[in-house]
Amino acid sequence: MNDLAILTKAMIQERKDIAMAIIGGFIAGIAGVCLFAASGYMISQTVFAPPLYTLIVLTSLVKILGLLRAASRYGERLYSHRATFTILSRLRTSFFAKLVPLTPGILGKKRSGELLARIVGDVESLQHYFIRVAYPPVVVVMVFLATVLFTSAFSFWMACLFVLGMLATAFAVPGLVLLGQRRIHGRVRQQRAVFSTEVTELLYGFRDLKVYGQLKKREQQLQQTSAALAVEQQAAARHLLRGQSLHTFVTYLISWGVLVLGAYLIMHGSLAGVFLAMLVMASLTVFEEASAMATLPAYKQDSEHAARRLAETVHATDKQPPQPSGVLSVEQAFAIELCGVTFQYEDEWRPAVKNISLEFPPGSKTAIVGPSGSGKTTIIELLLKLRTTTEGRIRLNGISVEELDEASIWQASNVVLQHSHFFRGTIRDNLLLNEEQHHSDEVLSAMLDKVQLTNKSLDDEVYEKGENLSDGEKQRLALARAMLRKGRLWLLDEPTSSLDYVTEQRVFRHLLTQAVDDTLLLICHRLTGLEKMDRILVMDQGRVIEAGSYAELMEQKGYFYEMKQIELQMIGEAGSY
Ligand SMILES: Nc1ncnc2c1ncn2[C@@H]1O[C@H](COP(=O)(O)OP(=O)(O)OP(=O)(O)O)[C@@H](O)[C@H]1O
Repeated sequence: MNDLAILTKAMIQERKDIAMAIIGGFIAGIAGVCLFAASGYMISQTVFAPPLYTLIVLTSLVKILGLLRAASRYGERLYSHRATFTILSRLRTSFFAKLVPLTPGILGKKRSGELLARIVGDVESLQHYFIRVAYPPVVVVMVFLATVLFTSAFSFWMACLFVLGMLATAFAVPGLVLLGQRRIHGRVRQQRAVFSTEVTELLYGFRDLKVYGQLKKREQQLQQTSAALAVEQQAAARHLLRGQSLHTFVTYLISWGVLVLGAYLIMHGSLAGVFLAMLVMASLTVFEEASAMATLPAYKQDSEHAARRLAETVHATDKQPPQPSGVLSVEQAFAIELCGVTFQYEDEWRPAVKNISLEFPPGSKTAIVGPSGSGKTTIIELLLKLRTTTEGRIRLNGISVEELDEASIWQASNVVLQHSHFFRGTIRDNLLLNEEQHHSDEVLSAMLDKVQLTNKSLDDEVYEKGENLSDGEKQRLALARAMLRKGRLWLLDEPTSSLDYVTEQRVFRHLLTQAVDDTLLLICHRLTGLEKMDRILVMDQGRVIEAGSYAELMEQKGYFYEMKQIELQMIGEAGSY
């Protein structure tokens, strides 16, 4: 699909404003040419001492044309800018709509700074496409043709010279500028993306860089990138200026040509002398109108480059199948079934999850344990349809996840991921992320009590990314957020790993009471309290190597038993200090 298609579509939707802008631009252009031509004619006429009424008519005409030019230019600007900002807002919405379903995949591949540069910078630079690329040539050509028609009434050769001038200023000069532009070829944009990436990484990693003494080095690197960006920007600006200068030079050359040709035609008696100043003034004005064409190639290429990068970012959406319409009901607890599920991350040499077949009956409580990197989180992501199985099938309540609308799965689940995000605002704002469910302050406060967040009130401030919360507080807030939902599937990825044992047990008591009839999957590293689970799965290197109740696994004396012994030993050692 053409990268600019999305832009063209947005422009078609704004066709009324675009038509008004073109009409406004045309009237302003023509009024400008007539204004200066009339001034030229008036000056020439005064030499012949015309009757007073002729001068009055001409002066009034000049004044009216001046007013008309100003009013229509205002109209043109008004409509063109209105169209531009509406197009821009449509583009943003459409880009975000395409981006959101792809977010898990894109965030894994693109650095967040670069993504930010694309979302902000590239969408922003598309605003130039309409205002500087798409419609000015239409206005310029219309004004030129009208002027050529007008000039042809006085002299055929003069009209030919105007056509030649039009070809030179509207096509030849922009073409030359475009040739040079190709060399610059979006280097500014690329350099800006690098700069944006480095700034984001510096901000995100500020603390670690400081602790590891790398801050200075990173700052120097950032300064170098900034300098490189400035160099590219200067080169682009120089190129643009060269284009404008060349355009102005050609414009004056043509006006001199009009003067010389006019003088020649007057000498041969084929043009009345009184019209010469008028034609020269008309040529100066009409070519000034065409000055927008000088910068057109730069903006055109810039917009195309931005559109290509945006299309590339959301490219996968074109291949995405339509969202299935299957919906999960929250009336009953979920039955989960995994049949020969294998999942391999793109560009990874081995699968994260290998040929897993499991069944989780409705209302069951399952813990998944195992060494780091064994594939536990990947299972949760597959259940949430954040990732698609490479092989095998997952069914929720007997329906394959492929047939389910992913939003319905998310709605029916109470999820706590390893790293929850917190937004700048209050504790209340962060609890009420789900707009569909309303909770009174009493309910919210009671929930804070349940998750043992008694030191926080609903109005307490939360900084960006929850910077002012401890890890344990973040986990409890995330749990409270999940517990306020009405889903029947609980997917909890190490939700209490930063809590002390006593707080953890209290929180779990409330959690298990609330989830008593629901299906629950808990990923954890600590093995204490797992006696309450119906089943424990032990994973290693993407496979389930042991499964059974706590008592069964302890009896088996396998991997889980060994893990438990090590944990007991560590608790014992910690207790003896
Ligand atoms: N986005 C990703 N891209 C590529 N590989 C990934 C990605 N996320 C995880 N992996 C790999 O997949 C494997 C399983 O990861 P997963 O996060 O499921 O493990 P885990 O058992 O949950 O680990 P932990 O207990 O440390 O959270 C690991 O080898 C990991 O390196």
